Amino acid sequence: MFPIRRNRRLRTNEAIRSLVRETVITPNDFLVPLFVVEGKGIKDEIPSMPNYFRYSLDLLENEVKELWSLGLKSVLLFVKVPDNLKDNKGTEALNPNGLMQRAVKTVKKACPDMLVMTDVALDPYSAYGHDGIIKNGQIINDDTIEVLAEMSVSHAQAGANFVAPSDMMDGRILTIREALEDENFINTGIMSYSAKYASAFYGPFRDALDSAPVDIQDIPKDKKTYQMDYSNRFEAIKETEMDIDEGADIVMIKPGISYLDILREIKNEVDVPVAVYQVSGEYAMIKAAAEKGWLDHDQIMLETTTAFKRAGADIIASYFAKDIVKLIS
Ligand SMILES: NCC(=O)CCC(=O)O
Ligand SMILES: [Mg+2]
Repeated sequence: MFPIRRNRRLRTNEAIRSLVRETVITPNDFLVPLFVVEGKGIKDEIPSMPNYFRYSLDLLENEVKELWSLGLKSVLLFVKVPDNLKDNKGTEALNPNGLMQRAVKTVKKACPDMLVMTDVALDPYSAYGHDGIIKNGQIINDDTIEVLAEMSVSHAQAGANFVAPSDMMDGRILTIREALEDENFINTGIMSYSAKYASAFYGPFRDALDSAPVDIQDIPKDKKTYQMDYSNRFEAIKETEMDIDEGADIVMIKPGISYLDILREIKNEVDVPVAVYQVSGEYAMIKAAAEKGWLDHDQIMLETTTAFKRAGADIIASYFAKDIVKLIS
């Protein structure tokens, strides 16, 4: 075929490259994770996540208004729960006036059209830093999902548009869906973390929320009995298909950059939107290398997030969302 077909013709200059570009990221692709704390006037930088902050509710208001003005229309809320409110049953998670419930209302008041998703899992509320109730050193699946269902209803009552169960207990999507239907929250969606791997990339996040598993005898030191083994691929498809059958509206793969194969495979298999989470460790890695001057921060940010979309992500949860949108618009 050469020289009739010279592939480099389509790369000659930026005009032709942009004309034939297959994947373009836009503000519509992003879901912005936000960390919320008690208090007033708090904008607290997370040490292992440079330029990412925990906000008290008063400052959360300004932050979501800014996101909205940048064209970012969806947020995913996480709360840092004071230690004295943590126990083994997620009691505080069900408090109608809890931090999450107030955070949802705060966002909705500041930006009524902002799509609000809430993290549903016990770890921020757990005295042991686990996503489930513990008995005799075991994470008890079926008791845990009952609490997750009540928590989901509580978030829906506060005004959440979507609940996002991130725990990886079996059967929680069906239990949550049924609870929402019973309470007539028929339009409250579920974004399921359907293929969430037991990953070392979550380290900085656990600093942000102080939610790492505690080091106490008889308490599991890691989350490997519920989050997935990173060696597995077929299991991710099984988990995701089951969550869709149970009622998930959106499915999620997590982490992102080390799991692009899983993302593409799931995108090819399923007929619901697929999200990916570029997690805290991915963010921290890029920030650290950029601080040292070893990587170009903005270029890496664009390359990684474009890779997620190219691999099949319809939605990208990323701590870079605001920076990217500023860069591309
Ligand atoms: N449910 C959220 C996480 O487990 C961690 C996210 C992150 O590391 O950014
Ligand atoms: Mg599952």
